[in-house]
Amino acid sequence: MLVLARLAEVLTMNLFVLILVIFILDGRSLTMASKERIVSKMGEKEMTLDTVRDSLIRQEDTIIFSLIERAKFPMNSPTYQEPKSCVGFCGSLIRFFVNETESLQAKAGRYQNPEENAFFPDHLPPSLVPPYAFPPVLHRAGASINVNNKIWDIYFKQLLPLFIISGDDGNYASTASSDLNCLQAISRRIHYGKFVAEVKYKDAPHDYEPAIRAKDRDALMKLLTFKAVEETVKKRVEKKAMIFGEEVTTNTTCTESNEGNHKIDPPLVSRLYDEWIMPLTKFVQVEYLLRRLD
Ligand SMILES: O=C(O)C(=O)C[C@]1(C(=O)O)C=C[C@@H](O)C=C1
Repeated sequence: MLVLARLAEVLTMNLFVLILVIFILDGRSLTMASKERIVSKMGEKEMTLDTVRDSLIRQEDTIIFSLIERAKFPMNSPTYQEPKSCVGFCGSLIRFFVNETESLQAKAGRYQNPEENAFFPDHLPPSLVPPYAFPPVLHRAGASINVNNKIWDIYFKQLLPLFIISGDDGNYASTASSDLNCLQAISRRIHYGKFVAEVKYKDAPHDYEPAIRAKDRDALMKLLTFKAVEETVKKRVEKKAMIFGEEVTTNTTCTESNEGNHKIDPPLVSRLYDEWIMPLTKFVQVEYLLRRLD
């Protein structure tokens, strides 16, 4: 009798453990299944020319606000000068600032996102955060295109002197910090050309393939250019610069507010898009397409 009771107890216990194991495994597979569903859902939420254009429109706000922030400071040229000797770090303050910030941001996982490209990508530390499964949109061969050298040169040699007044107020670290915000916003926008190109290629591979095989840059440039869209972009960014850079007071209406007194010159923002941002975005698109069949 005692033996039977003991046997029943052991069987009940085993049954309980079995049910528990099934429950845990089932739970885990459910969690994994729902995770996979989310990831594949994101993958399914396919990019279209409209969605990538929406992103470019939203990025305009970031670029314009960052330029307005930089325009708060005068040129502050010591930020950019190469010191005669190393002072705790070697090279200009701006290089030191960008290098160090990128290192920290790399550890925090910034460059795991295929939309982000570092200005000093060599010797960046690995990410310390768990990886996130970004949907694999880009073709592998073109994903690593990085034109930040060009962006760096244009930003410091051509753009800054156009929209920043001369002078020195000693705010060198804040100046470097707002430069980095501008650079990152502009870089993200220009490299977004990879996504634009991918969508355009997927929409019409037969249009692009002959030009890709012939390595015909001019033909590719023609195929991906929409002049009417570019005109709209120029008009819109000028209007945004006007609105975002307006001095807001409580005792004037919008229409009678400080017209002509903007934190950044609106036609200049349009010119910036016309002469540098859109041409470089198109350059990235051509470079990406040239690698699309690799
Ligand atoms: O909207 C597009 O089709 C893009 O490729 C983007 C973009 C731009 O940089 O804003 C570039 C090329 C086109 O001519 C129009 C606009």
